[in-house]
Amino acid sequence: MQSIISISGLSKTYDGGFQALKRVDLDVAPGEIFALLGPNGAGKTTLISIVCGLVKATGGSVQVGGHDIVADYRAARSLIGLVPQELSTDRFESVWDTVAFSRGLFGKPKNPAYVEKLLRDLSLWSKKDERILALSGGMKRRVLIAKALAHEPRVLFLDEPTAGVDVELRRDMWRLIRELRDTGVTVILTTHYIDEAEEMADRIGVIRAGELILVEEKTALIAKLGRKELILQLGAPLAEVPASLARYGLELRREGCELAYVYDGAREHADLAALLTELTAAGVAFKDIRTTQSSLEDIFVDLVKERA
Ligand SMILES: Nc1ncnc2c1ncn2[C@@H]1O[C@H](COP(=O)(O)OP(=O)(O)OP(=O)(O)O)[C@@H](O)[C@H]1O
Repeated sequence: MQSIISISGLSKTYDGGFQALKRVDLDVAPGEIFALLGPNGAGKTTLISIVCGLVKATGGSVQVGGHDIVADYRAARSLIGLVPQELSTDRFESVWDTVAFSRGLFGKPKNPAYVEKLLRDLSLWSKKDERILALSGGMKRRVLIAKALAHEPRVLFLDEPTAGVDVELRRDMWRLIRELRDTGVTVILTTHYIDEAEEMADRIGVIRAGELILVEEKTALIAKLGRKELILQLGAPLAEVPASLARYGLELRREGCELAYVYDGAREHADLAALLTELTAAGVAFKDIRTTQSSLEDIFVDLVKERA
C-alpha cells in the first residue's frame, strides 16, 4: 500500500548549529497508529514540526499523501491535523467558534453538521457555547483534538496526548484515538509513556539523539527483543548452580531459593525441556515454576542504554 507519509533523509540543524535530526527515513501506511518514542530532546517534536510545516528542514524531503511539504505545502498541510501539547490561543472564544474557525483556516466551506458531529463525538457538545478558559484541562485537550480535526485531515499528529492527564482521561483519549483510526485516520503520536505505546501502537519508532534507531511492528518488537525468564522455585536452597548446568547461565536468587533462566523470547522451547531434564538429573528439585516476559518498557530502556 502507498504510504500516507514518506520521510526521506530528513535532517535538521538549528541555527546555533545543534543537529536535532540526522537523516531520518520513515514511511507510515494509511490507517496506522504509529508511536514515536524517545527521551527528552531526542527530536520528536522537531520531526513532527517539520512534517506540519512549522519548522524548516535543513535536508531531505517529506511527502504527505503524495504532496511534497515544501513545493506543495497547502495540499500537504490540508491533509494534516496537529494536536499540540498545549492550547495557547483562543482562550476567550467559545468552543464552537474556535473549532469552526479552525476549519475556515484551511479554506474548507462551513459545515455546521460536521462541527456538530465532531463536538458530539468528543463529548464537547454540551460545552459548545462555553469559553475555552472556563473549561477543565481534560475538556481543553478535547478542544485541541476537535480543532485539529476540524478540516477533516487524513493524518493526525498528537504530541504527548496524555502528558499530565488523569487515568480516566487517559483511557478516554486512547479510546478516542482508536475510534479515529477506525474511521481511516492515520495517527502518529509521540509519547514518553511506554505503556501508552504498548497499548495503542501498531508500529513503534524509537528516536534517540536525532536518529531513528529502530522502527518495528509492536508485536514483532516485543517478540524479537523481549526476553523471557523461567523461574524455578526450588524444593531446598542451593549454595551454587551445579557445574553440569553451567552452559545455561543460570542465576540463583532469593538466597538460593530460586533459580532463573533468562532466554530470548523468540527462541524455541526445546532447550527448556532439556534444562528441566538436566536439572532433575542433577538432583535439583523444584516445587513451582513460572515465566515472565519483558515489557516494552524493559526493551526501550535497554535500547536507549545500549546506544548511549
Ligand atoms: N529552536 C531551536 N533552536 C535550537 N535548538 C532547538 C530548537 N528547538 C529544539 N531544539 C533542540 O533540539 C533537540 C530536539 O528537540 P525536540 O523538541 O525535537 O525534542 P523532543 O524529542 O520533542 O523532546 P521532549 O520529549 O522533551 O519534547 C533538543 O536538544 C532541543 O534543545
